Amino acid sequence: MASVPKRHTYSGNVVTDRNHHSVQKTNDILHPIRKNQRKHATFGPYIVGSTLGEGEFGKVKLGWTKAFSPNEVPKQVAIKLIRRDSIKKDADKEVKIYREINALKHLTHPNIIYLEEVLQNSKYIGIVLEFVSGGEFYKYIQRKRRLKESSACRLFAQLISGVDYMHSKGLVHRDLKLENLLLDKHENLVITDFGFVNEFFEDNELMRTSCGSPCYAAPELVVSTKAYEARKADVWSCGVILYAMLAGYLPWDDDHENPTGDDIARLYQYITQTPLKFPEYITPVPRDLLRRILVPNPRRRVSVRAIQRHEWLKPHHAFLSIQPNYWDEQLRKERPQLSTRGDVGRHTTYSSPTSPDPKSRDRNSLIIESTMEQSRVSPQPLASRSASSTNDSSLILNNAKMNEKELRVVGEHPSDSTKYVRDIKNSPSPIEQTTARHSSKGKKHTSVAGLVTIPGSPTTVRTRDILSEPIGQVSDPGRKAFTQEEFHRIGNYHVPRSRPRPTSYYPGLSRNNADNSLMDIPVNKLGATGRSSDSKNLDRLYNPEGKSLNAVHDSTKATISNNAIMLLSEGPAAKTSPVDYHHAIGDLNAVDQPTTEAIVKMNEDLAYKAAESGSPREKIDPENDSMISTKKEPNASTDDEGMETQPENVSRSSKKSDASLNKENRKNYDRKRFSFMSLYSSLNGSRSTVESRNSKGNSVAVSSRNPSGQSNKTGSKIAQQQSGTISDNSVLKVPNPDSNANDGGKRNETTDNAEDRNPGRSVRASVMISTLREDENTWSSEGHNVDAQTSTARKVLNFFKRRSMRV
Ligand SMILES: Nc1ncnc2c1ncn2[C@@H]1O[C@H](COP(=O)(O)OP(=O)(O)OP(=O)(O)O)[C@@H](O)[C@H]1O
Repeated sequence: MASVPKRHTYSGNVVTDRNHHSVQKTNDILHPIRKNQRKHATFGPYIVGSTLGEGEFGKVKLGWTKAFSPNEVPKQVAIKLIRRDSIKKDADKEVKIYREINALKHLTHPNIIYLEEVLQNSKYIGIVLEFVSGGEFYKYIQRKRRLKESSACRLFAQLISGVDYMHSKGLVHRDLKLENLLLDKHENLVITDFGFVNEFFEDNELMRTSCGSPCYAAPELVVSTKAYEARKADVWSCGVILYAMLAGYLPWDDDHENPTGDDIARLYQYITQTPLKFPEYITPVPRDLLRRILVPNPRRRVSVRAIQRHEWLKPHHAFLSIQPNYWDEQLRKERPQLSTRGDVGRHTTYSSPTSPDPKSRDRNSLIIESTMEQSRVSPQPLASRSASSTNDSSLILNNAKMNEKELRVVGEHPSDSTKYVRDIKNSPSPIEQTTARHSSKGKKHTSVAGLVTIPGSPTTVRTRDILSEPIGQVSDPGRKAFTQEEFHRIGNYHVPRSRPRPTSYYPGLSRNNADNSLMDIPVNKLGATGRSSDSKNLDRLYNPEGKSLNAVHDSTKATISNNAIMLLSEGPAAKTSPVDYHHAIGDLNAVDQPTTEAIVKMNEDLAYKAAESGSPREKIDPENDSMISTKKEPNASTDDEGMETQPENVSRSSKKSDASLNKENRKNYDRKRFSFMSLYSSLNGSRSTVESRNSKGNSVAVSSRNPSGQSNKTGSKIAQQQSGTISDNSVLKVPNPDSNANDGGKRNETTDNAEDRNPGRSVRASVMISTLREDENTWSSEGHNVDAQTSTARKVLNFFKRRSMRV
């Protein structure tokens, strides 16, 4: 019997069979190759996709490598695109960018964002980072309202491990906050945004530049003009983060006189005078840790090492006991070009050949010293350089007039290419040994899930690029080398990640369809072999001497070629009709919109209180961090006299106040500068009662603010005290955080009482966060325009996610 031919029906542009299964899009039938004709923007070797986020420097885009064979899995990256012309106008921005790049180059830790490489073309500098797919940490807390203790403990241990590692490298982050933490797909913490990173030196680790976001900045940064102990400032920020994890809101956000925290001096007065309060659901042991961290007096604040030994982190002691050297070992495996220079630490690798005097190192020594103006000349051609001259930065200048098209990377090295190919088979690391047994389907995985369990610890460590290629196919010498001559790798290294991290994403599954025109790029199946490294390419990019930092920097400035963002010229998507260039680059060109610039200017404006201090440095005694227990900290004695201060300066750019910005804009911005606080107050301003749940799950009616605006008795009392003293923001009596007014013991006593007096406050704040859950359109307030308020809250939140003000 003749089979009945399948009937196909047409509905819309989709052809379905009789079971209504989609068979093929009609567009594909009518235009079979159109799918491949999509225009895709590329940046160097990466196809550029949707926008992952936006920061001070511009957009961060999802990118992935082009597949060279059907079995290849594109590697995903996050590309921070910075317009070069925006850097020229803003020296501070430039400094931040180079700080970030230079710091990240030397940090390899599972909880610190991994720098893949840095590329530039004539228009953009692209900082290529590993793609972290789990989203932003603050959103994660919002979704959960607050974290369970065990979860907070694990994530805090990871944060501390990362911070300890960077401190061991002589680097301080100085801008640790929820917004600068991401989660990977296994919900491991990843520290990002190293724009404020700086070096400290053992012999003198004091710093002067105040930075960070107000809510997370240690009091000594704000209320003292003295130099501060940099690592202790990071510790404070970690404490605020831990508090937010456990409580679901930030500490000290209940000053009704300053509900949005607009008045930074007042905010810090409040912080230094008001005992730390806890919601009832935070148990005694983490409270004890928080009390040791959130101590305004930096001398009495615990150190990172002491935190690691705290009882609360006991379950993760094994993980925390891993020494930074261990992570360096990983670094040496993954970035052999650095290890050949010996210590991966800062001093040898960051110091510039142009400043041989070690005493000349300054706070900006992370920035590669160079004669920037000098270097703004045409770039050197690769072809003209011999191997021996690789490190001679002067050649860059000498060869400046050569053909730009011949430009390649700076700092390449002709030898040692094989060092880039990490032979897992021959040199398994402990982690790899631990996880090698998880191999499957002929491929050697160090861990199926990309996680490694630390023996004796519930902590799992995320692995980096550990998914290995099939043995025997580690590299593919026949593969076409990276030939995008127009792109220049900034930095004397290139770390091709031959083993892409197993990930849940591939382009066809992007969540961000709306912003991604590249969704239909043909890609290979997940689980297939990763892209092999190109040993020639590696060879070309390698500079083991590491002496060309100057040259690198010069090249950063100098290698300005004329090419713009390129369109995909190879691979399946190349079989296209002529591409619409503007369509392809449109999204990238939108990086610096006027709105963004206006906000940046407002940001600068807001630093109006800044004043550079010239007071002498204070010698701070080494702390005693040996004692860690859950006992209460004894009351501290006064270490310093109280002093009259202005907020320490904040940045020189504060003088760049733009008169063209109207007051209204500034006011709006002021109002919104604290992500949580502003949100909290904006919500509180419009609702009176919120139905919520307390920690036991009972539904409770929570008063957000009473009519007089007082959130609790303690806050009210202090506010009354303060109200008489604060008349002028510029000259304000702020208690020295070094004084004992707020020290541990006293704080402890008032803390719980205060909390008891106002048990609903913490719940209320946590409610605030919970109402922002993205998937919830409503919150149970009474008689309000719920949609409008939620959307305002979300807007504010998004705004602050992007633009947390820095002092
Ligand atoms: N490696 C990454 N993986 C995934 N998403 C990322 C990554 N890096 C950044 N993002 C996203 O892009 C956003 C902006 O990134 P980031 O904060 O690093 O930019 P920035 O310009 O340094 O911002 P900031 O204003 O904080 O200095 C982040 O909030 C995050 O959502």
